[in-house]
Amino acid sequence: MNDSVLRVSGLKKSFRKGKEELQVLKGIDMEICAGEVIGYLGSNGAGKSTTVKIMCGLMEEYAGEVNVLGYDLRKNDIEIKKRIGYIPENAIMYEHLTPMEYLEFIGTLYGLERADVVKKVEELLLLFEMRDNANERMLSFSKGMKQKIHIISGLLHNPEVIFMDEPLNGLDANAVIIVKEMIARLAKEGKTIFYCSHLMDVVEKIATRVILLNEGKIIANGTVHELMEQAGVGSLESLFTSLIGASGQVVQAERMVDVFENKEQ
Ligand SMILES: Nc1ncnc2c1ncn2[C@@H]1O[C@H](COP(=O)(O)OP(=O)(O)OP(=O)(O)O)[C@@H](O)[C@H]1O
Repeated sequence: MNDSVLRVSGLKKSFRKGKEELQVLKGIDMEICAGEVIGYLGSNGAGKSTTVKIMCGLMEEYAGEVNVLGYDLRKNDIEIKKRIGYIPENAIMYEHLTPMEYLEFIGTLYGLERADVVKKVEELLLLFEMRDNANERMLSFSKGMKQKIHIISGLLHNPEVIFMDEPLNGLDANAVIIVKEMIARLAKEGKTIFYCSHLMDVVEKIATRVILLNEGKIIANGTVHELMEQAGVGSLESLFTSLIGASGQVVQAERMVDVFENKEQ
């Protein structure tokens, strides 16, 4: 077994909702080793992004223990932040800047040499077919163009552990293939990848292990093959719906169309 890179035990998190407490994570335990590509799956609102934000040191109030690269997150978050990368689902970026200005700024935060950053960014933008946009303000960029900048920004400092929250959001078919291949190559190089998504087919292809979260608890943890065999199903999608107890999606979809069309039940 490789070295443990991420260890989470008894992780709990709740948010205040008016007078009530909304308990989002109800005691998460997991251990992840170097070179693993974890597909972290769950329905909308299951708590995936919350887990990742905590592990990246972006949410400070939580119960339980989080250890990243051998460091206790509560005591050494700066050391951890230097060595991890985070590609968020929705992030605010300084859109008045150009990609080059923005990425130079990110590089400076990580203590990288300016000349190295410029060289790296020029090449990465070229590979992402955005060379001509390098010095345009990002205000006018499409969702996919911004996502490409987020991806470069999260990986610029060559992190050892990479957290990705729906990284393919908004990307076109060509960019999706590039990013999926990139993930496979990064894992081969020994990077650890924690990938949150609803897209089962992508997870099925890239993940070495799947962790399924439902209502703040882990309900499955294993390779795609192991989990499908245990549940006696042929796809990750069927596994997901059977484990979270969802069914009748076709009926739901038909009823929704009826409602849009003002048809009575
Ligand atoms: N800052 C916050 N304040 C209050 N509630 C929050 C906050 N962040 C998340 N939540 C709530 O926590 C729950 C889990 O949210 P989270 O974003 O972690 O889910 P998710 O699994 O990533 O969902 P999705 O797949 O839709 O992105 C949701 O009910 C959400 O409304």
